[in-house]
Amino acid sequence: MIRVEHLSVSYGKKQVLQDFSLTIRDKELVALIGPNGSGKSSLLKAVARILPYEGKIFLDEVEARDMSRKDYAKRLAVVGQFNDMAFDMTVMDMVLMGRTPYKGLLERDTDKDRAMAGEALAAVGMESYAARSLRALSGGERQRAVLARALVQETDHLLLDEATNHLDIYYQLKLLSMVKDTKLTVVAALHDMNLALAYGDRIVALKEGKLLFDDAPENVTPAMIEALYATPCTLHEVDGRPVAVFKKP
Ligand SMILES: Nc1ncnc2c1ncn2[C@@H]1O[C@H](COP(=O)(O)OP(=O)(O)OP(=O)(O)O)[C@@H](O)[C@H]1O
Repeated sequence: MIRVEHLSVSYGKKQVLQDFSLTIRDKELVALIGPNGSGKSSLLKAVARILPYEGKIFLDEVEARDMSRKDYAKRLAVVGQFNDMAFDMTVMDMVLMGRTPYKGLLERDTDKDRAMAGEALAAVGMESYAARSLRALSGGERQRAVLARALVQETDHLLLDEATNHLDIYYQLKLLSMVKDTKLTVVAALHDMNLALAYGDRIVALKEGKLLFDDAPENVTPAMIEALYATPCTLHEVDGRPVAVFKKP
């Protein structure tokens, strides 16, 4: 469970998230949506403890600030939007970095770590890429490798910050289906309204740093979507679930 209480995030004097509260229940996948600049990444970065924040963040009943960084990394993994690496390494070595929270200083990777990394790479369809240089991957391949790193971190919470952005349709669906099957507690920032409607147990909409709505996909109406994106849309039931069709400007 992730609970965010009265969270505010600022860059200098500019407040981009204001007094935001939200509870994500165990094993729930929350689709976080909102226009560009609405604060989705800032919220996820605060929960990941990458950005300073005011307010409180709890994992289960423990406040984030009361957990060491290492213990936090055993509980919560992040797949970010930009995955440029400061220096080059092989795909296997990058995935193995997901085991870091479980290791002491200078402790080496074990056969078990390597087997886990191999399994995670297989799960994202990248088993044959283990020895490849990260710099030689496409954006989508790198994104999948980063997901494999998050999987070997063996956390019970996962944050996805537009993690499907570089992926083709096959892997967008595969990644979200796989994440859903893991039964982790997930917050996924998504730009694709239809992926949000298809995979979210709940849709949480941010606008200008504030909550606009928080509802089950079946309760989301065209008026709610239009209020969020200032773009008229219609909703249609396809295969028993809602699908949004946007009107061209
Ligand atoms: N490092 C930064 N310094 C100053 N302002 C920032 C910084 N990062 C983000 N912002 C501002 O904070 C606001 C929220 O940005 P954020 O990245 O959280 O939005 P987002 O909803 O994730 O957007 P997008 O959909 O475009 O990725 C925006 O107005 C943005 O310009």
